[in-house]
Amino acid sequence: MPATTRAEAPFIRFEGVRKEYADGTVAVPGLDLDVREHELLTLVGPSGSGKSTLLRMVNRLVEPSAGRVLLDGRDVGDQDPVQLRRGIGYVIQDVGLFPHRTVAQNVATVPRLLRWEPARARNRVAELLELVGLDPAVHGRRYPHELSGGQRQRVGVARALATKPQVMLMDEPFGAVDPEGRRALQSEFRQIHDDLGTTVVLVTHDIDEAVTLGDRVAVLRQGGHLEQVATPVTLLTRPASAFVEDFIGGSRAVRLLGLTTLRREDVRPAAAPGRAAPAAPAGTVQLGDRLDTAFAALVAGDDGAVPVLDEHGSPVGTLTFDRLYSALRRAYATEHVAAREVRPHREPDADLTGPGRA
Ligand SMILES: Nc1ncnc2c1ncn2[C@@H]1O[C@H](COP(=O)(O)OP(=O)(O)OP(=O)(O)O)[C@@H](O)[C@H]1O
Repeated sequence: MPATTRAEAPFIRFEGVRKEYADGTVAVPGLDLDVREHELLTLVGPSGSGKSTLLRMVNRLVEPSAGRVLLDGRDVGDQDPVQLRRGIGYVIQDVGLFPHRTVAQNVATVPRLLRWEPARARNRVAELLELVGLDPAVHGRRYPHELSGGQRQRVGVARALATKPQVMLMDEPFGAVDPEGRRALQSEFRQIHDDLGTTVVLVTHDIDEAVTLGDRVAVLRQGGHLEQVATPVTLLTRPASAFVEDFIGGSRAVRLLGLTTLRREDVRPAAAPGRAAPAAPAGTVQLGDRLDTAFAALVAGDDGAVPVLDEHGSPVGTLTFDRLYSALRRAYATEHVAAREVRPHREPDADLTGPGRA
């Protein structure tokens, strides 16, 4: 039974953690950061900003020089590292699959160490491979070199999930995958996370990945200084420092389009709402669509206006460039990210989208 079950209670707490390596490099200068239960927190920053160091202090691959890391209220420094790691999923860029073991054997690594019954392990492996979009009968028997890069990453995720860990640590998990495969993996992983409710800390140097995947985003700069911890929209609309603003770059509005969804109030109402859906729904958008999708539909159309349908497919009005602009302004003003407003979790009262500390 976890000691902390309320969403606002931190599941992982970095308390004054500092890491100075043997050669005198200070990777993390003394940092406080909370990760809430069930949330997906992304750690983003330039190369050498201490992201991996911070992550690896959770599973004791790196020991802090000062401060401590609490996991579910317990200092990880007091726990046996091997036991600790068996309860934490860990996914790294090059996956680290065992080359001479099949995919199924790789995924079953920890269950085997835990001496699960073979049938139980087999069932779990099949379930996990399906979860990450691989066919157990086909891919389970293959060796890692017989898979694509994206498929190998999927196996890495499946392996990390094998024992239903409460925590997943992911270090550039999709870094080696081509951009298209990467987007697919990101959205599938986001779905898996929403379904399982696992607490995830994910390291990336890619700000787009950070804001697309994270419930909150922690931005680090050189020397391991924490610049801002905030929801993606707060980060994009109210960067806390010049560094964050610079790191986000010039495409804040474009990124915000991908995080905001179309609402009824954004639409110019139809004269006679509720009539049958148009014959060509391909040229329409729907309430709840992301604004970048709506923008693409507007651009593809001829007249700067597209019909908008409600969730039942009935027309509710029209979207124009003006209206789209208003919706974007709304996002700036109210920080609404509809895609993240309701998230299925094991705890229905969990509010994970509250403002960060920034
Ligand atoms: N074992 C080590 N010994 C000495 N210095 C190290 C060691 N590991 C990391 N560092 C240094 O600590 C700093 C932070 O490194 P870290 O790998 O945590 O950063 P990062 O943000 O994850 O970088 P990247 O995005 O390039 O992986 C860097 O200056 C790095 O050179």
